[in-house]
Amino acid sequence: MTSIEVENSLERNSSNESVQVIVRCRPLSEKELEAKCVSVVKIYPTRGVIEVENPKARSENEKNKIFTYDAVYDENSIQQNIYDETVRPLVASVLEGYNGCVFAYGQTGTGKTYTMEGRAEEEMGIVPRAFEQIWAHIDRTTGVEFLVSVRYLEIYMEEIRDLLRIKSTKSHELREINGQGVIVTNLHSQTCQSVKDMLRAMRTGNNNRTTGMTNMNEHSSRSHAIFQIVIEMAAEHSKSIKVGKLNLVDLAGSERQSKTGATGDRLKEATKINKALSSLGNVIYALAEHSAHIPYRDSKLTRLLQDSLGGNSKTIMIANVGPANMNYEETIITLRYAYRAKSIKNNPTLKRVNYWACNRRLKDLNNLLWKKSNGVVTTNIDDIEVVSSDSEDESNKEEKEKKLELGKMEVDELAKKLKLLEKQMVHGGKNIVDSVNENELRLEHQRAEIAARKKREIEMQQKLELEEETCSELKQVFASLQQQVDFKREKLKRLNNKLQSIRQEIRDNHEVYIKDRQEIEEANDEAAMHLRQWFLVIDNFVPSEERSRLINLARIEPTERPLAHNYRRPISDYAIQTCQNSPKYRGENVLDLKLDMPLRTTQDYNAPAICPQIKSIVNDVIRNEMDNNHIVIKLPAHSVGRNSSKLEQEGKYKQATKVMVDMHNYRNRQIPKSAKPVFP
Ligand SMILES: Nc1ncnc2c1ncn2[C@@H]1O[C@H](COP(=O)(O)OP(=O)(O)OP(=O)(O)O)[C@@H](O)[C@H]1O
Repeated sequence: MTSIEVENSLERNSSNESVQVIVRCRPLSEKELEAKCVSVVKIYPTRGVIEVENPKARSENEKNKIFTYDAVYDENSIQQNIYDETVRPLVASVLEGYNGCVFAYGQTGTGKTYTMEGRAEEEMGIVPRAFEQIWAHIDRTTGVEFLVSVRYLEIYMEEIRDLLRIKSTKSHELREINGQGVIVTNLHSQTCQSVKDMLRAMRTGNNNRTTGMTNMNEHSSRSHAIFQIVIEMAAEHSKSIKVGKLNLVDLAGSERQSKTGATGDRLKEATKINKALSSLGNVIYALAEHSAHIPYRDSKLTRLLQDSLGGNSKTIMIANVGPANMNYEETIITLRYAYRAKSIKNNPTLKRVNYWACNRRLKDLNNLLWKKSNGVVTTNIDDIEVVSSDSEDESNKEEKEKKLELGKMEVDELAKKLKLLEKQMVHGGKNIVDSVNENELRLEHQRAEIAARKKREIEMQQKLELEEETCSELKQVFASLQQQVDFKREKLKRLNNKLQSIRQEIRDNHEVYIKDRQEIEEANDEAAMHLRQWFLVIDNFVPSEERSRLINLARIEPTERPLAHNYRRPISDYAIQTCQNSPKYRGENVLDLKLDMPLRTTQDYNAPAICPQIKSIVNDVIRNEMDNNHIVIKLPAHSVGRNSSKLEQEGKYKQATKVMVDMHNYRNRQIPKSAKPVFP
């Protein structure tokens, strides 16, 4: 019953589950205390909240950053609580046949190794506690056979090394196998029968793991380490076995060269570590964003964690942070990664394989061997086929004997393996009657209950906070809405008053308008009457050719002239003045209007007649148009001044005027402002 055989036929039972993210903050280190660093991290364990204060904040907005996770642990948290509250349920799932993964992520020196491996007995980390849980479960489970094996590998400088067979020269490649996910070739699998066996394997691996000293950590892990536990469980009366796989991952820490002071090999390691971690970050990002392409193939680390991130595993990410102000940026980066990982959804799968399928192959081979050794004719079973015939020649016989021999060897080997496996298999329920174990079990149950209750409390607290937030948001919205309503009501009132006054104004205006209209109509009627009178006068006294002009010039005199000595007295200024000098107009209201001569006559339009003298002037002007930006207008002796009267006498006044006008326009248009006309 090897794991390869086991995974040949899978029975799946899956559901969607988010990656669980917890944050752990270690205390200020001695070095940090010496450097007078202060803590900028505040942890609220009951709310699952971590608050980080930006030491370089310029505004209130930048000051505090708050993140919420499934659970948070401060510097006083103890290993036991972290394990019981977060990892214990996951290991319990692995013992039911699920895949599980716990990985520690964070800046160098923040306590990843401390969290995973721990220190002394009471400060044991997650890995040894998981061993204890597994074996405690095996010890009290009756009627089930367990086969527990471990593997331990590290990825150092992008190379996979078997930490349980460090001297092995075999190369380790990554291979994706259908139904098994990504596996590492030639990796030693060590079967364990107790906690001690597992601890031994862990210590062997730890001793072989690459560590180094940096400014940030005396024992800095220079590689990513994966401790894998495979538990195969076969119930007595069940025809299938369950397989649970647990990956416990201690990643190397992200680091800045300026802080670690890494040079030479340390620097090369750091470059590879950071590269792999950034690939991990990209995978987390892509999964969180539900990208179509997840870049698992960018590094060996991400390929090995493929099942744990977005795959068929239950996963816990432990983000380790330091509290010091000098590590503020690194802390925020870790928290952001962790926050993103929260939205990754996995599809944990319960694995069952047909138990009898494992043994049947062995039985078949045994049968085959028996039949062959007894010369019984058989048909095709696996790749060994014997056909009994009288005509077979010697060489054929030899070949078949060889095959038979090989088959025998294979069966022997498998039988040996089976015996070994049977030996390595542990029958559960060894210590079930032990009262100490019973107490332990009870204690474990209680711890699990407390952990579950705490988890529920955090969840409820977070829900409550969320609801409170929404409530206060609603309240705020409501308050602002109320304010808006009040404001608008006021505005409406004001507008209503305004509307009333405007309506009143409109009414008033309408009345005024009607009045005005009536007055205008009356005035209009009166004017029309006067006009008719004037038309009567014009028709009777004004010659028809002057009528239109006179009408324009005529002054309407609506008032009746008073009578004096039977004469009408003049009332216009002109008549009054004129009457004083010329008695013949006295009493008459007649205007002495001089006719204005029109500027043009129709003759001008037809053929503008310009007298020859004027023409020559114009020609002169055009000819002497430009002279160094001056227009020189040379007027001949018979210039306009002298000739205009002459032209006038000749009845050419209008033409002369026109020419002068043209010249004037010409000057206005063409001569620059600075230019001066030069007259001879
Ligand atoms: N919660 C804690 N309580 C007390 N000491 C701690 C805690 N976490 C870490 N430490 C101490 O801090 C030091 C660094 O821890 P650790 O080696 O686990 O860091 P790391 O994250 O694994 O570092 P690297 O990535 O460099 O391997 C160790 O001396 C460890 O004992």
